[in-house]
Amino acid sequence: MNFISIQNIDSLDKWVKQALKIKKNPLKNKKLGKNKTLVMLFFNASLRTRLSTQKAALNLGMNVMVMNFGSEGWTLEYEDGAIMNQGASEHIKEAAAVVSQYADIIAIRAFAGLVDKEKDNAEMVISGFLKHATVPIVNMESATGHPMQSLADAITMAEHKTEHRPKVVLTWAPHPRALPQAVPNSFVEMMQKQTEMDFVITHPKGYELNPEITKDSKIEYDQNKAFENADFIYAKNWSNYKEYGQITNSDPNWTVTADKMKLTNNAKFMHCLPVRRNVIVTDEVIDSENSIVIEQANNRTYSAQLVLQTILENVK
Ligand SMILES: NCCC[C@H](NC(=O)CCC(=O)O)C(=O)O
Ligand SMILES: NC(=O)OP(=O)(O)O
Repeated sequence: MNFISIQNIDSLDKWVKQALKIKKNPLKNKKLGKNKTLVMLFFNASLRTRLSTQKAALNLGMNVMVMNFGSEGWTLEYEDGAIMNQGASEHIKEAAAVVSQYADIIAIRAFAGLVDKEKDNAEMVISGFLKHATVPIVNMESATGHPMQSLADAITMAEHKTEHRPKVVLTWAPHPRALPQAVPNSFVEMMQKQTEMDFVITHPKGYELNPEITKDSKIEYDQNKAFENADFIYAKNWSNYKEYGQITNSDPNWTVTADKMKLTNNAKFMHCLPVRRNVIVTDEVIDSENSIVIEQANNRTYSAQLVLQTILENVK
C-alpha cells in the first residue's frame, strides 16, 4: 500500500475518526513499528512535514532516517535508457532499489519545478520511486498533491464542527514567489469527499486550478461574495496553472484582512504554513482567536501517524 493522493483514502469520515482516536492516545500502538524503519527523503525545505512525520513514526516505535536529498544526495536521472554523460550521477533505478534495502517505508517530498507542466503532472520523482522501490511510498508533498496536509485539514475542521452545514472557502491570496498547486489540489480533492460541507473556491480570473482536479467544484470570482457566511477560510497562494508557473496577479486586495473576515459567519482562519504575514493574511487575522493554524500544524502528526499505521498494518 502506498499513500500518494487523497484518492488513497477510502472513507474520509472513517479516517478522520481514526485520526482523532490516535490523537487521544498517540502511544497506543508504540509496538507496531518496532524494528521498522522510515526513510524520509527531502528534495525541498520543510519544517512541519519533517518534524510531524518523524514524530508520528516515533509514536509508532519506528526508527527514522532523514536525508536532505536535494542538497546532499546525488543528482538523479529519471529517464529510461538515458546515456548518463551529463549532470546526473545516479539513475532512479538503483537509487530507489538501494533505499528500499534500508527502509520499510519511504516518504518523499519533491515539489513541482513549475517550468514544465507535463513533467510536473507526470510526478517524475514519486513515479520513479513507485516504479523502482520495493517498499511502500508516502507522499510528503509532490508536484501535484499534499495529501497528508489535507488529511490534517480535514481532522482540524472536524474538531471545529459547526452545528449547521458549514461553508468552507478556499481563497487564493497573493505571494511574492511562484508556488506550486499541490496544497490547493489536495484540499479540493479532500473537500470533494466531504458530503456534509458546502465548498467554494475563490481566485482571480485566470487562476483556475487543473480542471481535472476541480471538476464541478464551485468557483466564485468575487472574493467578498465567496466569504459571505463562510465558516472556514482556507487561504493559499498558487501560481498560474494555465500560464504555467507564472505570477500573473499580485493584487493586495486579495489579502485576507479583518474587514473581509467580518463578511463571514465568524469563520475560522486556516493555512498550511509557512505563511507570508501581511501578504497572504494580516497579523490581525492570523493572531486572532479565530486562527487555527497552529492546531492545524499539530494535526499533521496524527495525519501522518494514521498513514504510517495503516501502511504498517497492511504489510504485517
Ligand atoms: N508545505 C506547505 C507549503 C509549501 C510550499 N510553500 C512555499 O514554498 C512557501 C515558500 C515561501 O513563502 O517562500 C507550497 O506552497 O507548496
Ligand atoms: N505545511 C507544510 O507542509 O509545512 P512544511 O513545508 O514546513 O513541511
